[in-house]
Amino acid sequence: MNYDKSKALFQKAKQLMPGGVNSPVRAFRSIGMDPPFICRGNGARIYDEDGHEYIDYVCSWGPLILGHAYPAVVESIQQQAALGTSFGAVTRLEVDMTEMITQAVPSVEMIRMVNSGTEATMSAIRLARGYTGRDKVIKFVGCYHGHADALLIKAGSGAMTFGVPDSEGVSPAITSDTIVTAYNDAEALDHVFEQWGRDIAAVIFEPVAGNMGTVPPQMDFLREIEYLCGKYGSLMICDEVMTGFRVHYGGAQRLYGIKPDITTFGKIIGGGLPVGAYGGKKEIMRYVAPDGPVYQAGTLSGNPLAMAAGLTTLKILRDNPVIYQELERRSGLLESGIKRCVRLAGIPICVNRVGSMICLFFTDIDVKDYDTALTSNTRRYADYFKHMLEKGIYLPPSQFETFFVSAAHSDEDIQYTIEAISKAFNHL
Ligand SMILES: Cc1ncc(COP(=O)(O)O)c(CN[C@@H](CN)CCC(=O)O)c1O
Repeated sequence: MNYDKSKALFQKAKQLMPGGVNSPVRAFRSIGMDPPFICRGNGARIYDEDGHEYIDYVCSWGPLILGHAYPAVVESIQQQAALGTSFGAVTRLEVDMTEMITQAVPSVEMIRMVNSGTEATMSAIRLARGYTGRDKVIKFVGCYHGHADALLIKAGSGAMTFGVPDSEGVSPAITSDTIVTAYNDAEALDHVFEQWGRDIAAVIFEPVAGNMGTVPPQMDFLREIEYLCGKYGSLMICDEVMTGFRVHYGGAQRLYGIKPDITTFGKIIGGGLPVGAYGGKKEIMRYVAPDGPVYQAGTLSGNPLAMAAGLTTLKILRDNPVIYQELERRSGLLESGIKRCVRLAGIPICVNRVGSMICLFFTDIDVKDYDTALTSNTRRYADYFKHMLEKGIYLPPSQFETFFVSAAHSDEDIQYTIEAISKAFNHL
């Protein structure tokens, strides 16, 4: 396939932006090829500068649950833009948006809009520390909550350990307050609380892990988080940036019957525009300025364009529950088709799915946490990715990401994808 225009653009981009990208995963480093430059999307499809068409399973990393350039969403952005793009003042749109989210997610009684998932989780941690007067936070290995210093931490050596920076530039002072332990390991979490319980401000977790590939939660693990937070007076921060309005209109917390103290949102609630939010019990949220002493602000927070796009998206999801039924049916079709191809090809692959969040791990081990995810053969994933791209299927350019089915993916798209997977497996 000819990528001349993308290659020329990438040469120029690499002189202008670190790695030629504005987010590392877009550089396709783990795939070992230059990325195609995308210029247009429509429904389940995206198109690159060299004229190639792809069925898109990245969906902008989750926001586009309705598909690209959904007419009603585009129209709402156009209408709002004609009225003004940003005022830095209170607007009706923010009232409507926060009302929609609080009605959809009962644990969220009050909410603050911000501009990204990172801002949402960073602010939620600051709020938990301000509310509890404690400093330590627990996160889980393999969970990603954006790039705020306190959360850009991976496990150090040993099962229960203070994290080590996931990046240069994160000071040791920050890492000393972040404790990292294994996802889906209730016993390990118990030990952390036994030692640090009264110092723990919060536990932040992905209710379905989507950033080490897709890893469903084990119920005993979720229950243990809830129990220990209650017992020690720590706050349960459910990071629904990816799962919010994705796996259920009420989020993963509705699917698994948990009631967090704080929930973070992003992606879908902005309908493809920059957005984030954090919310929870009024008693806690009233600690946020200007009501309370925990400061947080943002020039474009609650931006009218993002509110308009997000509101239209959420209204469509709220008023058409059949969308989730269809997402489940088609995602199930894709999962069973993939498993059929795996059996026929005799390739060791673990397929994990929650709703329209799916991942193929090239390993013969059941992937239930970061360590088991790491057994995946990333070279094989890269080969698979390239074969699929050649067949017009655009997947996440990393083994450790989730791919998404949107409401725009038709049964024919799913069938074509399964056939492409079958052919790709024959070349591995
Ligand atoms: C559960 C969860 N919490 C927080 C974030 C950070 O959100 P943003 O700051 O990228 O809007 C994310 C961001 N997800 C990644 C996808 N793996 C964004 C893609 C990227 O970094 O380019 C998330 O999945």
